[in-house]
Parts: sequence; structure tokens; C-alpha cells
Amino acid sequence: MKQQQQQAVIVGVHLPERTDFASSMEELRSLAEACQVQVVDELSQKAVRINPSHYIGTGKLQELAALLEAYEEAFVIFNDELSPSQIRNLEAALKRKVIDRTMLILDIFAERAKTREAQLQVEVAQLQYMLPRLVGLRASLGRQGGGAGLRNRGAGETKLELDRRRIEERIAALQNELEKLVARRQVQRKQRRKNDIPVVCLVGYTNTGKSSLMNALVERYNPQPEKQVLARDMLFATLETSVRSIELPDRKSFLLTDTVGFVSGLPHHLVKAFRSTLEEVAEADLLIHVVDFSNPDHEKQIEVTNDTLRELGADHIPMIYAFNKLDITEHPYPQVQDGSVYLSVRERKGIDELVGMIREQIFSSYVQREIVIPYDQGRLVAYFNEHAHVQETSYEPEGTRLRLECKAADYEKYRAHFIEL
Ligand SMILES: Nc1nc2c(ncn2[C@@H]2O[C@H](COP(=O)(O)OP(=O)(O)OP(=O)(O)O)[C@@H](O)[C@H]2O)c(=O)[nH]1
Ligand SMILES: [Mg+2]
Repeated sequence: MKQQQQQAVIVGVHLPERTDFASSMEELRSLAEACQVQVVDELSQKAVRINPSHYIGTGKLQELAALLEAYEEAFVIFNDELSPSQIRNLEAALKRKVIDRTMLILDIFAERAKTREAQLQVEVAQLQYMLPRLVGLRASLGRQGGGAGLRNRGAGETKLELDRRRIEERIAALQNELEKLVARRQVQRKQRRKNDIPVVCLVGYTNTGKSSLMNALVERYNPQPEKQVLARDMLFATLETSVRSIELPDRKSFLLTDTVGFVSGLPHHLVKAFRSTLEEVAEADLLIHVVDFSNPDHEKQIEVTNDTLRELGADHIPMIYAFNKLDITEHPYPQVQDGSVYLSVRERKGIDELVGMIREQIFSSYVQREIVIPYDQGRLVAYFNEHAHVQETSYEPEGTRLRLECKAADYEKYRAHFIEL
């Protein structure tokens, strides 16, 4: 089999409300590249609405057919999710394989998924996407011998041979397995909750620098090379959440979670499938919304991220905006302004400012106190040594004297046991 790079023509419809149309086409190109597909040409149409039967208008369709003559091997990628009948009609009219933005994203996720949980989630999303499109896909399979996605993976072909019932059964089985994995992770999470360690979650559009920021924080406070996560200049470098413990010099610690990046037009099925992974987000104490400030479309990306957070039920959680990549902009940095920090993870500038803000947010309820604990309450001494920052310990006739910084709630909860000073 020849290992030639696949070629594609990308097609988009510029609706009046799509102010980010140009960048969304640019992004589609990057998504294709992330699938090792070379984009050889592009075609766009300005229109006030989508053509229900062929997505693009009749004239445009002819233009596309003519354009495709120059690229014998190319297939077509649409910058949107197509309906089952649109795919069918387009493939019939163009005699080419047609895929949409959703399939492309699902394909990248399928390729990148490493853990069993991520693989299960992606397969569920793929099957759910495929289910209503079964007829069209089967027709195109007969004609071209292609699979469902971009690659003709063996698994993809077997999947297509299954009928609707079998696919539904498969989805149910996968979801069942997934639930077990999720339950196990929930136990771990509850354990962490019990330990009362605040959870800080990195969220944001794909490729903004979340993983790089995680690495910078780990490098500073917990320098072990094996704790580094993958950070790359590609879309969706991160597909699984990873958690690291960050211990600040005064023994206050928090858990930092790196998450999957969001993208405009993230398939709904995928968001649903990844909901369990992203449950961590909804339960965080604080979100750090990482923004690529050098990207001209960063405002739109912020909007997409906030919309996705809303969909995940995480819009009530306090948030710090971390505007990143300032090294390649003209804007001054490092700088803190109204709950936002302007920084450069690459140059390690602004990290301390960010940590200061995190500290203020999650440790604001700490108090500085001096207490004496009677000797028969030894377990409280142990408790505070584990959960507070004990600065000084001395032993007095009445009990153990501690100078410490602890949670106000802890102080209030146990103060009845202390000896009044
Ligand atoms: N110029 C510049 N580039 C940066 C900075 N921080 C990160 N990058 C680059 O941005 C790219 C993406 O970084 P990642 O940390 O993988 O981004 P991410 O948000 O985790 O991306 P996904 O996991 O794909 O969602 C990498 O090539 C980084 O080197 C920065 O401060 N300045
Ligand atoms: Mg990442």
C-alpha cells in the first residue's frame, strides 16, 4: 500500500453572523494537518443561510466539482457538521468522499486517545455520530471502499458491517465499561476531597499553553522530570486530564489539573462523551482560564471556552484569566489587572504573580493564630501538623503551644478544645 499523504479541499459557508469565518477556515486547515492531511485548495461561499440539501448552493457545487478535477485524489472537508442527507447528496454529486469538521475532530481524538477511558469516550462519540449516518456511509463504502473516518482502520470497517442494533449494543457496552472507570475515579476524587486539598483546574482553548503552564508550575514547586506533561504546538496535544500536586514553600498545597483544550464547533457528542473526564472541571475550586493573547481571535476563543464551561456546569466557579504568550505581542508584561494576569510561560515571566493570585483565591480563608492544645488532645496537634502551616511548637505546663496559619474553618471548629490564651 502506498503511504502517500492524503489530500483534501476545504469548503466553508460564510454566514453573516460568523465574524470569525476566516480564522475558522484556518483552524480547519490545522485540524486537517493534525490528521496528516494536506489541504490543497479551499473554497468558500458567502450566503445568508445553509442550503439544506447540499450545504452549498447549486452554483458553488458546480464550481467545487470543477475545482476537484484538478485534484484527482482529493476528498472534501466541510467546515461544519453536515446532516446525513447532505453527506449523501454531496458524495453522490461529487463522486468524492465527503467529511465534516466533526468527523475530523473525532478522528484526531481517536488517534490521540491514550488511556482506556479516553478511547472509550471517543469510540462512543464516533458511534453516536455514525448511527444516523449509517445508510449514507454504507453507500459510500460500497462505492469507494472507504471507512468511516479518514483512515481505513480495520476497526472502522468492522464497525460499519454491524447493523444499527449491533452498534447500539456496542455503545451500551462501552458506556457500561466507562461507568465503571468513572466510578473508580470518583472514589479517588472523593478521597482527595476528604483530604481537603483545593483543586485548581487549567482550562482554555486548544494550543494556548495550559500544559506548558502546568509544567512551569511543576518545575518550580515540584521539580521531578517525570511529572512533566506533553506540551506541543499542535491542536489537542492533551486528551486526558492529569493531576499534579503543587506544594508551596509554606506547606500550603493544591492540586493542579490539566485538561483537554476546547475548540470552536467541538462536537456535541464529544463534549458529552468527555463529560466524565471534565467532571473534574465542574468540581474545581478555581479555574485558570489560559488564553493565547497573541492570537488575533482570542476573544472569540474565550467565548467558546466559556460557552463550553457553561455546558459542563462549571460557570459558577471563580476564574482567573491567564493571558499567555505575551512575549510575542506588544503588550506589557508581567502584569496583574482586574483578576487577570498577563504572562509568558515560555519566558517564565508572570508565574509568581499568577501563584500570588491563586493563593489569594484559594487560601483567603486562612488565619494566623497562636493556640495551646491540652495534652489529652494530642490528635489535634497531629491534625494541625498535617493540615496547617505550623511555624513554631513549644511545650508548656498546660499543653502544646502552636504558632500556625490554618483554615479559619478549622480554627473555629476546634477552638472549644483549645486553652484560652
Ligand atoms: N511564544 C510562546 N509560546 C508558548 C508560550 N507558552 C506555550 N507556548 C507554546 O504553545 C504551544 C502549545 O502549548 P501547550 O502547552 O501544548 O498548549 P495546550 O493549551 O496544553 O494545548 P492542548 O493540550 O492542545 O489543548 C507550544 O508550542 C508551546 O511551546 C509562551 O509563553 N510564549
Ligand atoms: Mg495540553
